[in-house]
Amino acid sequence: MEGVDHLAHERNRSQFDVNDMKIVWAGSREAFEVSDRMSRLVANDPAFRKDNRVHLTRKELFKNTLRKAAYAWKKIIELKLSEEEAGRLRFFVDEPAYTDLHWGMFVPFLKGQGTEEQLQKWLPLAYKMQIIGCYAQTELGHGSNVQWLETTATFDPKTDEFWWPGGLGKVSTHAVVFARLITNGRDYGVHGFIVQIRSLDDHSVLPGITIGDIGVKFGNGAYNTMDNGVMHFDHIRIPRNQLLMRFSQVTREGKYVQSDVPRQLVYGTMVYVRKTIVIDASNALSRAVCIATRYSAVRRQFGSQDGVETQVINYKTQQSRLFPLLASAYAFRFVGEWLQWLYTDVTQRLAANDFSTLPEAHACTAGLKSITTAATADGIEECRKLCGGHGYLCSSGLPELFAVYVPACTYEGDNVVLLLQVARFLVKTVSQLVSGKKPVGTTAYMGRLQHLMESTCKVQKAEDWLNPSIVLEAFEVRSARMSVECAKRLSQFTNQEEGFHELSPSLVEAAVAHCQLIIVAKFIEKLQGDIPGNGVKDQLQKLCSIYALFTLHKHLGDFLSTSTITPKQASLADDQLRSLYAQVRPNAVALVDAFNYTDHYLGSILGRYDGNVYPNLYDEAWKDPMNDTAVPDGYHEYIKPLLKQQLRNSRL
Ligand SMILES: CCCCCCCCCC/C=C\CCCCCC(=O)SCCNC(=O)CCNC(=O)[C@H](O)C(C)(C)COP(=O)(O)OP(=O)(O)OC[C@H]1O[C@@H](n2cnc3c(N)ncnc32)[C@H](O)[C@@H]1OP(=O)(O)O
Ligand SMILES: Cc1cc2nc3c(=O)[nH]c(=O)nc-3n(C[C@H](O)[C@H](O)[C@H](O)COP(=O)(O)OP(=O)(O)OC[C@H]3O[C@@H](n4cnc5c(N)ncnc54)[C@H](O)[C@@H]3O)c2cc1C
Repeated sequence: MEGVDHLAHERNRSQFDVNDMKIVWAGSREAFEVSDRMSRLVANDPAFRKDNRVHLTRKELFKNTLRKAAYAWKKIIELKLSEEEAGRLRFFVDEPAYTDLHWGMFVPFLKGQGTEEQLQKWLPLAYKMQIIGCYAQTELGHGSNVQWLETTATFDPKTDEFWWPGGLGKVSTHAVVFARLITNGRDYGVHGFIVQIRSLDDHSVLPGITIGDIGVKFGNGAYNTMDNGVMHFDHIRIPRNQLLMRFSQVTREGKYVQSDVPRQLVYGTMVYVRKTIVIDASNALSRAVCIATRYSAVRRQFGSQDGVETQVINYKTQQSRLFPLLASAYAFRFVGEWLQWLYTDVTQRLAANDFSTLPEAHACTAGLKSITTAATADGIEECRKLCGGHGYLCSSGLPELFAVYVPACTYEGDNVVLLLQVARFLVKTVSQLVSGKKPVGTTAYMGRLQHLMESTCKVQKAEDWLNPSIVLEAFEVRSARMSVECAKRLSQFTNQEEGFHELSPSLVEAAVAHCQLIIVAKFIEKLQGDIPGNGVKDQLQKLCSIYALFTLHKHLGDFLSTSTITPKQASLADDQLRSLYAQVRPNAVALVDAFNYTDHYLGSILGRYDGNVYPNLYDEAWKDPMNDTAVPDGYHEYIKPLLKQQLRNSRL
């Protein structure tokens, strides 16, 4: 059986060109080629082996990560890889490491906040990894509330503790440290500073600084490859020019000079990383869905006809749990692509002193980070359940994926805290309508408020739910009505902050509705463009409808309570959804093949490309150190006496 493609039949029955879909998924032919090359490079190099991770102790695990990161860097230099190729190589190594923070936050922070002079000094060092940086913002007592950070940077500093920064615990030589800047007795709020924390000669921690790892985190292996750290400063002195001074400066005399830019630009790295996290959500979800889909096509239970049991993927309940996740993976991919565009656009505008789209960029990155990570974390867990008992084995790849992924709901901004930011943005948009301010970008639909408040859904038969403009309008109506309702209720409070606090659960729901509208709108927009490839667009249209109608089904309470649709129309949406699941069924395996994941990256016996699950599960079990001996260590101390005692008792 070894080597047989158990999924060949599934692949033969698909109705589209999987190679063309691979290009759409990757974003372009060039992006596909880079990804494909890097994933194979990693998969074929035994130095990047990862199937032994679960058996390592924390210290072995961490050292192994250091080895891989150093080896990856050697490869990057030897092969003269471009920045894009290096990023993809690190991605496929698939092991959280200090390099994520160095390249993902420290370098972007320098680029975003440094003056020309500071860039010339620090960037070459960081690019050559002659210094290793982390991002130290969260304190023991404050994470979400950045404004209230207690660390101060003054001529007379006091002591403080950081908590969580990745790469800090054992590796980084430098940190971007966030502290409230105090000069001439005045507090100018939070700013970013570069602080050297370890010696570049022997890696010892510099005087006045105490650093350690914060301890074991959730899950076996998983994010424990990362040295999240605690750091304590005691009267540390740094040169004045290590305040990143692109947007505000402190002169030699201690005078604070603020450029004519919004102070929120100091939060720019968070916007950048949140955007990246949205794209990463589609990676993590697609990976789980790939495993669950292939395994669901291999696994058979009940319903024996001609002596062959039914593939579990043919059960309607399995489809109704799995296919919305498949559709969500594609939806998050495309909204991530759009967010990348939005981010590039806002960056270009900022360079030209146009700050008008900054609130929109903040709201979109915060909101989409929040709902895509929440759905992905839940989705990975659902995929584990979809794989039955075998899904609970580490060799399924799913427990580790869940444990690595789930902190995405917390890091880079707790999801609820971020949704409240979106809610503030929405309430502000609604209140500005009264003064005639025209909403733009993702809130442009609010400009048609009167129509949205009065319109009725046109659906009369199930197929009407395939009409993109009907679907889009339903999402707009639901979102607009929820925001307006919140704004109305808020206006009844004399104290707005108190009202916001009281109504925050409803405000979060309104924010979710707005973000789901963005995802649906961007999927529809993507399909309006040119999508080459035999049958590719047709499949994507089905997935788009599944994403929208499943979301409608899941949040039916919103759609009914806002009178956006009637119960009859809800039932027609369910009919349409069932029909779409049946249409996607023959294409399911090919749709996950389009992610182009190697078996190495998937790290799952259940998700193997060839579907040859059982012999490999069986072989894997025997590799476990527990099976080194038939009689376990501990038998003589703990089992034998017990058995002997029971024997004695039974003779009495
Ligand atoms: C690093 C990896 C990269 C690769 C990622 C992809 C791979 C995935 C694997 C990742 C692996 C590891 C990643 C782990 C990294 C984790 C790192 C961290 O977690 S770093 C710490 C991050 N911390 C946070 O995110 C803190 C969350 N809190 C905040 O962001 C803010 O404080 C807040 C948004 C909650 C603001 O609170 P508030 O006090 O209400 O706001 P302010 O008064 O400060 O501001 C009000 C005003 O400003 C606007 N605003 C707020 N934030 C922004 C912003 N970022 N940009 C623009 N504008 C902003 C806000 O809307 C208000 O506007 P008004 O007009 O005044 O209403
Ligand atoms: C794996 C991991 C890696 C990390 N890496 C880094 C790093 O490299 N650098 C760094 O600086 N930080 C890092 N962090 C810290 C992370 O950014 C913070 O944990 C995160 O911003 C949440 O802040 P908090 O822990 O203070 O949560 P809290 O704010 O204490 O949240 C606790 C609860 O309170 C709720 N809550 C808080 N405020 C409000 C509010 N206003 N309204 C309603 N509910 C509220 C939240 O929803 C949540 O349920 C990391 C965290 C993790 C888990």
